Order: sequence, then structure tokens, then C-alpha cells
Amino acid sequence: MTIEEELQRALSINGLTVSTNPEKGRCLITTKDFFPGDVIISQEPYASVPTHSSGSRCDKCFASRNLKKCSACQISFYCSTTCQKSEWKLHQLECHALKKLSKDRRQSLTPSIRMMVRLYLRRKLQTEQIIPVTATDNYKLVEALVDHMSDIDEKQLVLYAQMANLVSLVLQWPEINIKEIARNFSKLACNAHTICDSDLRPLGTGLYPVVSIINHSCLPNSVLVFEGSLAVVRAVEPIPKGTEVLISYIETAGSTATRQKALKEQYLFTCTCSRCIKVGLYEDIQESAILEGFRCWDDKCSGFLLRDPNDKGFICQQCGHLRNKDEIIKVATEVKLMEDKASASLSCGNYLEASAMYKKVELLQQKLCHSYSLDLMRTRECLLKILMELKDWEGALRYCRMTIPVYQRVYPVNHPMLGLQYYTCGKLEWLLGETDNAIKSLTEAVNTLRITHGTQTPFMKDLLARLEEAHAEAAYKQLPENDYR
Ligand SMILES: C[S@@+](CC[C@H](N)C(=O)[O-])C[C@H]1O[C@@H](n2cnc3c(N)ncnc32)[C@H](O)[C@@H]1O
Repeated sequence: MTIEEELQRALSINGLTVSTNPEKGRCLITTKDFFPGDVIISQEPYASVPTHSSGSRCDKCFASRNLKKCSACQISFYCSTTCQKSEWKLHQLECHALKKLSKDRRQSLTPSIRMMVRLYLRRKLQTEQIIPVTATDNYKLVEALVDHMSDIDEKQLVLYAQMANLVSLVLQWPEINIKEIARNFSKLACNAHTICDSDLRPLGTGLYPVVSIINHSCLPNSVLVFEGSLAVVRAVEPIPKGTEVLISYIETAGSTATRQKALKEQYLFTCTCSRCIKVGLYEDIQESAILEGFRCWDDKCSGFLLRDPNDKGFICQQCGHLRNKDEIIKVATEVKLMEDKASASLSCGNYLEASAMYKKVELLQQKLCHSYSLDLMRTRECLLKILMELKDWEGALRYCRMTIPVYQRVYPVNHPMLGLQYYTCGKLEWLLGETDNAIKSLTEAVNTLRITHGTQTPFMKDLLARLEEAHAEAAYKQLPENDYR
């Protein structure tokens, strides 16, 4: 049996098959019905690496606590002997190569370089039969990934060639093919996934060659989440037999133009999903103007604005008022200046100063943007995080609540972002003693997150326990002897 036939056999057990489509290439298709919350497929990475940005993490599970540095290479970290042992066969080879590097070379070991080194070491271990090869875990699946080499520009090709040389210097294998490494970098760019924790904070990058068969939609029927380094794809809506499994590769809160730009830049295709085909239709123009455009000059009007054909400014499509171009530019410039200062304070860890500045940004944006604006929503998300750091629970809750109507508008039902925002809201309400509101928010969070995250992870068990606790407290408060009024 060929490796492709073996893959089809393994997938058929899960009710899946691979087919090809002239526009998209390979597609993952269901051969049975799936229901919201069902796991469609799960896979451990062929190669993975923690991010640099959020401090040191375990090379295996990405945990950031109880870390011990490998005493030989001084580069890898592990959180437990279990993680260290499970990575040992790979790390033994990696460690041998890393130890020999000069201090300068070590500085250039970005996560992408480490990831590629690990990919080649894993291939070596499988070729030499030191670790097993299975139908869903083999280098042939990496070879089958799209690389878009003919679509990328010269500058990018040069960068990949330089990175490939660095990988070769680390591995020191005389027979290594530099062109193949460069092609593999191109594969990583459009096939690797960012590994996130349950709160969707990035932890690392992983290459999951079977999950990578799944194509993109801006209105997907499935979601990709991670349990440690395990990638889990769950259905978020009923998926009948014979349907293509689709996930989103990008942040889907954005106008069609913004989403298409992101997809073209990183994944080199033009999306024609059910949201994107509406491009140019009035409905899509209106939604884009609401999410990324300006508000009406009249405070009481909730209309959206479109560019005036005479280029004097923007005209409200509800009341007909013209908002002057120069006035818009003036407020937008003030927003930008204040935002730059706020972000500088935040990166220095000066939360008090940052919160004062972002509050000014928020007020200015209210004058400039539509109430469903994504820029305004992002400022409020930022304020929410800053105020949580400052333990200003009331302020944090106020901004959290303001984001929910925008989340409801921009994310489809069963989107993890909406569930997580309800969870944050519920936790803050619980802290502030607003038990009934906490029950409502935590229930909303459970309804969404049980579908996207399953029910068995520690994260979900914690959420379910909090909801139970909130119910118990509400019942306790209702007892006559506990009536403090
Ligand atoms: C992770 S791969 C998905 C599997 C890919 N179709 C294959 O043949 O291996 C990502 C690439 O698939 C293609 N792709 C994914 N979603 C698409 C879509 N909605 N429309 C067109 N092409 C798509 C693009 O070429 C993109 O760079």
C-alpha cells in the first residue's frame, strides 16, 4: 500500500477523505456527519518550537513553569522529566549540533531555524527507524505540502536561501540540499500553525501535515485549538457527510479587503468563501465602512460613512451629513500620536500611565469611529488587559462589556473569541460579587467553549467548576437567613 493509500485508510476511520480541487489543491472532506463539538481530527506536530517572545517555555508542552535548562546546549528547556524523556531522541541529536555553535551563531537561532533543524532531525530519526513512521506521521506528508515557490518574490527567496544556509551550518550534513531547505521554509510559511493556549495566547509554532490539508474559509465550519502541542480540529456547526472541512487561517474580524490582503500576503491565494464573494455588494461595503470607517458628525446618528465623490470628506448614509476631510485627518492624527505614546508606556510596563493614555485614545476614537469599529474595540481590549494588571476590576469589566456587542457582530456563533470574552466578563462579575450576571456570562462562555474546546480539558473543567460555584453562591444568597438587605 502506498503512503497516500495508508493516509486515506487512516482518515477513513475518522470519517474523512482527501480530495483535490482545481482552485484550492487538496481538501479534507467528511465521509460521515459531524456535529458541533465533535473532534474531526487531532494530531501531534511533526516538528514544533516555542516562541521567543513570551519568555522561556518547555520544548515539549510549552509550559512556562518549573523549567530546567538543558545543561549541555543551554538552549532547550523542559518542565518535567516526562517532557524531557519524550523529546530525548530528538534533542540528543539537536543538542549535539547546538553545543558546537559559536556564541554569535546561537544568537541567530530564531524559532524558524530551530523548527527547520528539528524537522530534518525528525526525518533522520524516522529514516533510521529510531522512531516509528505512521500513516499520519511521516516526511512524505511534509513533501506533499504546498510551497508556493513560484509565487514568492526575489527578496523572500534570498531570505529563505540565507536561512537554509544557517540550517545547514547547524546540522553539518555534507549531503544536505540547500534548495530543499529553502523550499521547506516556504512550506512552513503557508502550512505551519501558531500553537496557542486555551485563552488563544500564542505559545509556539508547529507543523501538522494532516491538519495542513484543511483549507481556509472566513466563515469556517470548524475550529483549530490546541491541547498542549496537540492540534485538535472541532466542528462548530453541523457538517453533513460530503462537506469540506474548513478552518480560518486568520483573524476573521475585519473587512473583506483586510481579510483578503492578509490571506494573499501569507497564504498566496484569493479567498472566494461565502463572505468574500460578497465583495463589492452594498451589504459588504456597509459592513466594511462600519468596522473600519468613520462615525457620523452628528452624535445622535448611528449611520455609516462613505467617501464623498467630490473628495471633500465622507457622507453619512443615514442622515446625509458631510464629515469634513480635514477634521477627520486632525482627529486621526491625534489618535495616532496618543496611541504611539500609550504603546510606548505599555512596553515599558508603566500600566498606570498607559491606562491614562489609552483612555484618551478611546475617547478620541469615539469621536472618530463608528461604535462597532474594530480599532475602538482593540483599544478597549487593550484597556481591559491593562486594568486587569492594575487590579481595577470595575474598570476592566466596563471595557469588557463594551467589547461584547462588537464581538457578537464580527464573530459567528461558536467562535472561541466570543466564548473567551464572556468568560473574562463572568470572572470579573464574580470577583465584584455580581453573582447573577456572572452566572449569565459564564453560561454563555460554557455554551460556546464546550463546542470549541471540548469539556475534558483542565481549562474547561475550571470554567465548569466556576459556573457551579456561582450557582451555589446564588442559591446561598437566596436563603432567607442570608438576606442582608
Ligand atoms: C495549509 S494549505 C491547505 C492545503 C492545500 N490545499 C494543499 O493542497 O495542501 C494552504 C494553501 O492551500 C490553498 N488554500 C487554502 N484555502 C484556500 C481557499 N479557500 N481558496 C483557495 N486556496 C486555498 C492556498 O494555496 C494556501 O496557501
